[in-house]
Amino acid sequence: MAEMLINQTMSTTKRTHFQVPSLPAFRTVNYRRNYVKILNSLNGSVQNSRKLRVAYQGAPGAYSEFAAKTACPESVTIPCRAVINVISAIETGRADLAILAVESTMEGTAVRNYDLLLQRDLCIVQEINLFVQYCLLAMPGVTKSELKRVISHPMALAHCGRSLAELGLDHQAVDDTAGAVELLLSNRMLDTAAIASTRAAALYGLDVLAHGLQDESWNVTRFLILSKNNPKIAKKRKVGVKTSMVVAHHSGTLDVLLKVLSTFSSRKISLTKLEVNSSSNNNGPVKVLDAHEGGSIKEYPCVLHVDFEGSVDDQKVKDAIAELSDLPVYVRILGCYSADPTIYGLQ
Ligand SMILES: O=C(O)C(=O)Cc1ccccc1
Repeated sequence: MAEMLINQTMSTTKRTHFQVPSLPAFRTVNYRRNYVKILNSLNGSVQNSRKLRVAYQGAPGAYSEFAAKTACPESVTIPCRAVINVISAIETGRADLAILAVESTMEGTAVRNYDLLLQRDLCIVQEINLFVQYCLLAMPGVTKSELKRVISHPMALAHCGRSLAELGLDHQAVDDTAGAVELLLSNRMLDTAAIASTRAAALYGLDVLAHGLQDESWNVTRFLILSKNNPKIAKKRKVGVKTSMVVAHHSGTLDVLLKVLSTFSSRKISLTKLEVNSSSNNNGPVKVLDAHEGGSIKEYPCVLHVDFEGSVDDQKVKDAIAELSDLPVYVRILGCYSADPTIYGLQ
């Protein structure tokens, strides 16, 4: 099914007329089931409103909003200006869930978003992968030759570096792709284009001047859906479950790395992500909230991000975590959730 969805999306790349993608029911069946589970598990906090509120970064029409709507098909989405506002929406109870883009095939991990996840008492309840294609949008009637600059989310600009160089346009980062479109419209900017989706173009009534702007045709972004509570949704399932954890330590990264590999491989637990995040990468110690010690923030020179197949309720996973805990490391489980093998397309 995943392959079919991708092929469908890839084969439409060169077409000049696009349909705004809706959310076909068959793609959201599993999400609907998960949505109900999340809803039930958060029952206390959801109370009267039976729809979950999902905070995302960006204006309506942002890729994150599409990801939120796909993963939580009956939810109400709450636009937030910056990622920090997304986090505070969930912490203050203005939202039940938050969605964050955490990595892309073209750029790797969005370290700052991951760092925020480590610093807060939040739990991953779902992942969703979105096949992202970018378009060049401009005010109605504007032609490419009239353009001087392009504005968009920093990740979108990074993903389209070669196309932008070919177009010979300056570029400027703004908060999000749909926000860029809003900016064009509200200021009637006739010399500026935005990089965003066809969905944003349709929503705001802009022209699409080019499709498939990303430098690589294979461009998938992974989003995580976060909750303030730990809803124990996926733990009991035996298949299709993934766990994310962080292993923070003060020294001996290589030893910790080897230990993680041997601990998991000896139990035939497949890793889906293994990444070192060290102070030398981001100019400072990595801050991790220590849930054991009254929620204090501790600083570590290095953390390992480890995602693996399986649930924290599996005996072999419990054994692996116990074995790792013998090391002088701090292990925190970030979430145990349904893995998403499907890649959803959005142009
Ligand atoms: O700016 C947006 O639309 C977002 O949702 C953030 C983003 C940007 C580029 C790819 C995926 C998500």
